[in-house]
Amino acid sequence: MAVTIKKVGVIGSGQMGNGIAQVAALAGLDVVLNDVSDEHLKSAMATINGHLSRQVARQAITEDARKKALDRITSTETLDGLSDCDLVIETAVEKEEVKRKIFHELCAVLKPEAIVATNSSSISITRLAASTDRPERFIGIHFMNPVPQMELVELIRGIATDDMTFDTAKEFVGKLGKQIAVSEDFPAFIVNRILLPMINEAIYTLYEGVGNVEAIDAAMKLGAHHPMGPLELADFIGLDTCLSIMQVLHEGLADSKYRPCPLLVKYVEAGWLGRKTQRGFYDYRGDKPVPTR
Ligand SMILES: CC(=O)CC(=O)SCCNC(=O)CCNC(=O)[C@H](O)C(C)(C)COP(=O)(O)OP(=O)(O)OC[C@H]1O[C@@H](n2cnc3c(N)ncnc32)[C@H](O)[C@@H]1OP(=O)(O)O
Ligand SMILES: NC(=O)C1=CN([C@@H]2O[C@H](COP(=O)(O)OP(=O)(O)OC[C@H]3O[C@@H](n4cnc5c(N)ncnc54)[C@H](OP(=O)(O)O)[C@@H]3O)[C@@H](O)[C@H]2O)C=CC1
Repeated sequence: MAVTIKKVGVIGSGQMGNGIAQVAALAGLDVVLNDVSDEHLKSAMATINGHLSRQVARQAITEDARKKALDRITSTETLDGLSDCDLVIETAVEKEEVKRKIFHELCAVLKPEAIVATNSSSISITRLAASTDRPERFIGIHFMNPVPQMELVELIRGIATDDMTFDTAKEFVGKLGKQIAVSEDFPAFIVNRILLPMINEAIYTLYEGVGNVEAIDAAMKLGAHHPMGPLELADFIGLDTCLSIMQVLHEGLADSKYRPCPLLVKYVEAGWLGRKTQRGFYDYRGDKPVPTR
């Protein structure tokens, strides 16, 4: 039987964390947002306010709803601040060791009946659950980017996840107005198992000189009706996240078809991570994006 979630903790206030905080607060839940620095938290609150204000401007929500949603979000730099949450969703970087450390520290302070979830794009839910004190109350709740716009959330059970946790997560996602797709716990789940090899192939297409950035993106936007070209989408997701997902697929499925493109590795090594660092397959520092190849 599902338990009703009233207070949600979100760890990591980057593009996914701030989006999840926004939709949860708009749905009437109390939200505690955590990150490693006050600067990150202030920036996340400004982003959320910006998105909510746009929604007010186009009359999707009222000014009162914007204010109430913002009032429902508090922020904290320590995991202690999440101790009384009913559900905590981890949305920090896509690095297993970072996530494991967070879960270890979180579980020491979190009330025992609380559910712990990860927004991981690719990492084994069963393995992450094993780093907690509550594998039966652990689940993958995988939102899509940009969270406020995308209808889908993948739900992934680990081997030990119990029915109460699954039902609670399903009810929570429904309350946010989103649809679920249930995925088995295999590397990168459903969406990224299909999407990321396509993006990686687009980067190989660039690497091998089949087309330049503009041609590849135009080809897929105009020729396959994708809303964004694959390289534009890679920049949007974050090239560090794309690389981490490909590494999980490559290692987890032991198939050379998932080998991350060396050009993707090079961009990440340069610190050109896409929109979040202002440079990736496009340079975003000017008035409009300029291809970097
Ligand atoms: C990596 C993973 O683990 C899984 C993933 O998420 S994979 C990525 C999945 N996402 C996609 O494939 C996204 C593909 N792109 C799209 O669907 C569209 O380009 C888009 C929805 C992002 C933008 O649509 P658009 O019509 O071109 O842009 P635009 O009209 O400017 O924006 C539409 C809405 O999206 C919002 N939006 C755009 N970018 C946003 C962002 N980064 N964050 C939040 N909201 C955003 C805008 O605010 C706007 O909302 P309002 O109508 O409320 O003002
Ligand atoms: N980007 C996407 O399209 C999607 C991403 N995801 C997944 O969501 C997660 C987050 O991705 P995304 O939001 O794009 O990443 P971002 O890099 O935008 O945000 C991650 C945030 O977490 C912070 N952080 C790092 N370590 C910690 C920690 N120990 N405690 C608290 N906060 C921490 C980061 O700070 P700092 O920058 O200082 O490291 C940053 O503010 C990843 O697991 C990713 O795979 C899921 C769906 C889609």
